[in-house]
Amino acid sequence: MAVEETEKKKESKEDQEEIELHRNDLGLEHSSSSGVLGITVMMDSDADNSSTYYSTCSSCSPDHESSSSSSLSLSSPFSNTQNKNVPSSYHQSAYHGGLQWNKMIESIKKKSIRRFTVLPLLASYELTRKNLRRKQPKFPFPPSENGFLCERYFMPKPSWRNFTYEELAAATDDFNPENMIGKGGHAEVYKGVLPDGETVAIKKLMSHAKEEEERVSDFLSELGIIAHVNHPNAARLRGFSSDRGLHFVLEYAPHGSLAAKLFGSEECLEWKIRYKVALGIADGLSYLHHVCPRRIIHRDIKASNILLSRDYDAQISDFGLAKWLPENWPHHVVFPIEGTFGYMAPEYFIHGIVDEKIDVFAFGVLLLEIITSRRAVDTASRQSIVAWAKPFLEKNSVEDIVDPRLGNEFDPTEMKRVMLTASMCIHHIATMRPDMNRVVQLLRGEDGTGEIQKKPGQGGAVIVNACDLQDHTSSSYLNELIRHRQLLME
Ligand SMILES: Nc1ncnc2c1ncn2[C@@H]1O[C@H](COP(=O)(O)OP(=O)(O)OP(=O)(O)O)[C@@H](O)[C@H]1O
Repeated sequence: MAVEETEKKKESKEDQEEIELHRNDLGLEHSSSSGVLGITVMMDSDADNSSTYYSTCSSCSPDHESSSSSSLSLSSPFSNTQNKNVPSSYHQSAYHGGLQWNKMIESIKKKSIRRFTVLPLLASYELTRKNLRRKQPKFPFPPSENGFLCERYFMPKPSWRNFTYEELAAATDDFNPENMIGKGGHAEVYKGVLPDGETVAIKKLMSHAKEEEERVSDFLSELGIIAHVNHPNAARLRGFSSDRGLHFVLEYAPHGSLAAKLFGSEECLEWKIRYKVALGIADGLSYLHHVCPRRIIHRDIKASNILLSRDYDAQISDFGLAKWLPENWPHHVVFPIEGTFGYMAPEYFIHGIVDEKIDVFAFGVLLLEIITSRRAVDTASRQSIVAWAKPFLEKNSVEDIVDPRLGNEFDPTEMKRVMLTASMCIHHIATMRPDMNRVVQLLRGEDGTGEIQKKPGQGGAVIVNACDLQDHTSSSYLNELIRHRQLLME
């Protein structure tokens, strides 16, 4: 009996440990500490991660359990002891902020229970603390001052700032409408300049968009994900603020969104840039799917969520719908289905199935937009680009599909690679779509098996080894698409 009780206590201690682990994974600390979720606030000088990327998640940091500054296990930004470096205006607003933060904490606590239904709580041995310890590599070197070696990659210390409302208002001239550079369904985005001269984009979540609790939870969830992402083809976070509203402070993308360049500009985006952007997005997605220790499914890959840096490097942004997927889960089923019509894979909009292949499908749609400068869904005809492009892809008819403004100003080999990759990515059967590693190879022409082959005696026509294009037309996919569109319009 005594043994049984000891065993039970041991089990419940282990369960508790696992719950704690999940809380940590979600960026939650024990509620008895002064802050449930906070971010280690460092001044910019604390870390220089400008030349490093490919960070991985906190769970693979060798010091995961002991070092708060190395990971997302976090202390309260409202704790004075923690943040000696923060400006005085920060402390002035700490009282209000503290109240707000408490509300946020209450909300996230509730949400954390809901979130746990997304992760296989207590069910996944893969995710147990013990197992993680076992999986952690032994490092020959001690962690460096500015970060940690993590498996293959270097993980920089996080360098986000927790901004006060006053700082954001000063940067944006009181959120002057003239500084508004974008508006989505959930947020307004303002251009701002920080006191050190850095230009940033401040994303202000709109209060009317959702119930407060849901907004706060979404904000924390997005923060948790974006904080783990560190790649040249993903938007970079500079900081956040929960003072009088919820804000993300992001690196500014001077060329705006890909959508604006493709659809909103008189100027024709040259092919060289289009191809570079396509490769960049593929690299970024391949990182999210295959390099991050937790697979990240973005769920909202679309032209307006691709930002363009000064050098036209693509940056995947808006992780508002992104989801972690545990290693041993083939997929995850969600409800409600959120995303953007025209980019949603059939298995997602019909069954709510989420895995990497829904991003692959959306990427295929995006490639079609890059080739054609047509929108995923044509507003006038309400026709989907997938349905429109399929016959041309089957005939491999470049001249019918390519943006007429490009004329002959494109590299035909690159164009055919992009067309082939697009046709494979939009396959209606998820398993027939390539994964993002393969997509990268296909786009770069490094993959022999899927390479374009000329049929003898067929001039420019091509056959595709890895994908049966018949499926595109004969499938019920188009019917489903039409049915889905009708449902949306009802
Ligand atoms: N870092 C940035 N630099 C420059 N412009 C940006 C930046 N972030 C966002 N934008 C602009 O603001 C627009 C809206 O941003 P975002 O997509 O993040 O908002 P949202 O409300 O989450 O959108 P959605 O309706 O897709 O949910 C983008 O399409 C882009 O034009």
